[in-house]
Amino acid sequence: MKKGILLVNLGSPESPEPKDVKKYLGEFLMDERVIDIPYIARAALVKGIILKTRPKASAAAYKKIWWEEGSPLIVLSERLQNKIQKQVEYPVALAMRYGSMTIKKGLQELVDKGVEEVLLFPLYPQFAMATTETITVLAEELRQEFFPSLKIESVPAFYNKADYIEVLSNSIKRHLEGKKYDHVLFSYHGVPERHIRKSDVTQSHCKIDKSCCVTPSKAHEYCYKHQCLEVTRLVGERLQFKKGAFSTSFQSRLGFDPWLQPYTDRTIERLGKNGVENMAIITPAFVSDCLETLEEIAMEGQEIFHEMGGKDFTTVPCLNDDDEFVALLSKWINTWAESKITA
Ligand SMILES: C=CC1=C(C)c2cc3[nH]c(cc4nc(cc5[nH]c(cc1n2)c(C)c5CCC(=O)O)C(CCC(=O)O)=C4C)c(C)c3C=C
Ligand SMILES: [Fe+2]
Ligand SMILES: [Fe+2]
Repeated sequence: MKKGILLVNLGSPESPEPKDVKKYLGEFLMDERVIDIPYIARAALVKGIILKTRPKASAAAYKKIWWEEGSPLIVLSERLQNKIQKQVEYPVALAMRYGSMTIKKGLQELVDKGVEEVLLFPLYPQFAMATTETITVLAEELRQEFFPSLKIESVPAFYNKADYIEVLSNSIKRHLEGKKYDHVLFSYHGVPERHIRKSDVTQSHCKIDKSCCVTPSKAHEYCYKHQCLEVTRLVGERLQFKKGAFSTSFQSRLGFDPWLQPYTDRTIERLGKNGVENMAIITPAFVSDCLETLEEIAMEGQEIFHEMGGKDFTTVPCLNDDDEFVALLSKWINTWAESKITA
């Protein structure tokens, strides 16, 4: 069977203009796995409230980070795809969950090349209902409707794979060399606490308290919070960060429901207030730099830190198209393809 790979990232608006941002946010936030409330309430909230004000503010933020070639998230994902393609003999396509580079087009591109078996690769190290799950569910729906004879297999969350932690740690080490920092903050995209409970396969483990995520459980295969805390722990251990000199926080909350805590903005504020002079920040929930890293962290986060009297604020780039990361993903892809040949 001819094999192919479909890398999938989140997506970005077509341009940083309010009308394109509105279209993108409309599609994104109407996803029932992103804003997980009944359709009528979701439509009232998204179309009646959020889309009336947010597109203008978000467009202004996108304008600050937009590149000549387009959205950083898309450009960086394309660079990753192109580099992987050089190390893999199977066709590697790229799609976005939202926007014009659809998963349907990505699957079609592979099918047009004769592909019969696809490795679906969500570009997220940790599982979340709003990221990995929405991709795999949509891909299966598309397969059933449009590509019934296609075989699709998905790459699960890879947050604790030893070779991923090694590559991530090496990149962090390289970027921190020669930098001043008294504290390293691992900031992950947040999700509403409700999402964690919904993804709990045991229906009883996740209490979003201080202990559940460090108490072994089957639930952790799908617990975003556990998976984020594990990345921090494993990288901290590997880089021998001192206890108390590194921590985890969650960014980008939206709305009034409780999201995973502590919140990144308040953590940066507290670190500054408590006398941390120099800090570094790492964003391991994102494979590619994007609005949330380049604007919310590198610009807004830095401003908060400086307002609190902080000095050096070092942001470590995402893995993007880092050579070791490219080699790692290519190795995983080749291993998958070879296992199919010998199976
Ligand atoms: C209920 C709302 C949201 C959930 C849940 C959510 C989860 C989630 N998102 C990412 C990754 C990214 N999110 C990005 C932007 C973004 N996210 C939300 C809302 C939720 N995300 C909004 C409204 C936006 C748009 C920007 C804004 O208006 O603030 C991006 C950046 C995209 C880009 O074009 O650069 C990424 C990447 C993860 C990993 C995640 C759950 C774990
Ligand atoms: Fe998001
Ligand atoms: Fe947990």
